[in-house]
Amino acid sequence: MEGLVSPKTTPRILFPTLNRRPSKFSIVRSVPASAMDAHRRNGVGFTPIRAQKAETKDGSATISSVMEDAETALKAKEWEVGMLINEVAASQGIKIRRRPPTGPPLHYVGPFQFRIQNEGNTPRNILEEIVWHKDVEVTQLKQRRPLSMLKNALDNAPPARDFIGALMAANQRTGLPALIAEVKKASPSRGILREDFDPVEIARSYEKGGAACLSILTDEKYFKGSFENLEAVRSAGVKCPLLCKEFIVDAWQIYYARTKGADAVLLIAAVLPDLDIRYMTKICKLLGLTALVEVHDEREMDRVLGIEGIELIGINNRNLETFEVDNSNTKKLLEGERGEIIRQKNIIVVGESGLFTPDDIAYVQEAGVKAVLVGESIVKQDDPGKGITGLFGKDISV
Ligand SMILES: O=P(O)(O)OC[C@@H](O)[C@@H](O)c1c[nH]c2ccccc12
Repeated sequence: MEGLVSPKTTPRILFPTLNRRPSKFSIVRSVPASAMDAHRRNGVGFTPIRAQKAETKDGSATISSVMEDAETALKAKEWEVGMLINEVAASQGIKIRRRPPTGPPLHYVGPFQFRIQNEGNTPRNILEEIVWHKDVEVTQLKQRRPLSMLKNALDNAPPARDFIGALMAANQRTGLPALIAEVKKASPSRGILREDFDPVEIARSYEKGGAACLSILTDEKYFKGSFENLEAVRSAGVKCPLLCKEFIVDAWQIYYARTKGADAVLLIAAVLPDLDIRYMTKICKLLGLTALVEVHDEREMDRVLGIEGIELIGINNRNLETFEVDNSNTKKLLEGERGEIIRQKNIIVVGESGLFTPDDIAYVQEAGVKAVLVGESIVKQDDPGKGITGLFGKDISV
């Protein structure tokens, strides 16, 4: 299919083993610094390096060298899996590459220090850039707080609340789509939306204005959000269930979100292959979290409808690759057989992004959504809660 398969980018200087499968992958334990310097000086990025066993003078491997071997092997494996993810994703029509195609992120150590920059490692759009950055960020966070260390925090986290239940109750109470109101300071497409940004104050105002649930952006670099914001809103006693709005590329993030008080997380189908969505949805269930699975086009919708156990689907009117917003996207994806399957499966659909007026709300409601996710149009108002009344054309708090 045109444009769907990631192009085979060939690094200018090849490291032959780098593009092979794990069985053929040479594991390198140590390379003398002088050799590395020589490579840099000569401008050589990759060099075929054979596996070396760290040996003492009498020929036996030391314990620490064995451990380092294991660690390096693990890194190599992680990297290989990353490469495979790109291939699996492309086969499912996913255009977003999860990792730079010609090599692992810079934080990797060992043989990968020889990786050079080349044009294939330039993200093709903003979503890809965010995801690549997230991959590095999560690897670092995870190193500091491995899953085993999150266990206590998980046990002590406030219990997860019923996100879907809150949406259904609000929809039945008002006869309008339930509102997931987004606590959003900025976005790559719109820049800063609100200068005087107090997440707790905004959350309280949304709750007062009739929001059923809240969405808290936690990405720092691109959306100026944070997990502190999520935690602060949760511990301020806001009753609306909370969606952790994050770019999830690793299951670890789901556990982390739960430790910070999330009741739901976002899974983006444009980024995650089916297997990830299946696996992550199961983890969500295990933790009592709701997964909001976001789609943007027919292909993504069809993939997600083929996955068992999906209860909540978001249709994003904004294309995260181009930032184009088109509300008719919601309608298009709910027409015909797809709409039928969604009704049969009792899936709740959320209309996302670019909703500003009562007409916009009526339009997506007519298309079949039971909930909407709104940020910009309400977060910009002096009183965000009153902004909700403007958005719906009536007070939905009563
Ligand atoms: O501010 P808007 O146009 O009302 O959009 C809110 C929300 O839909 C949007 O922030 C969003 C939808 N999906 C995302 C995924 C990542 C980051 C952000 C988003």
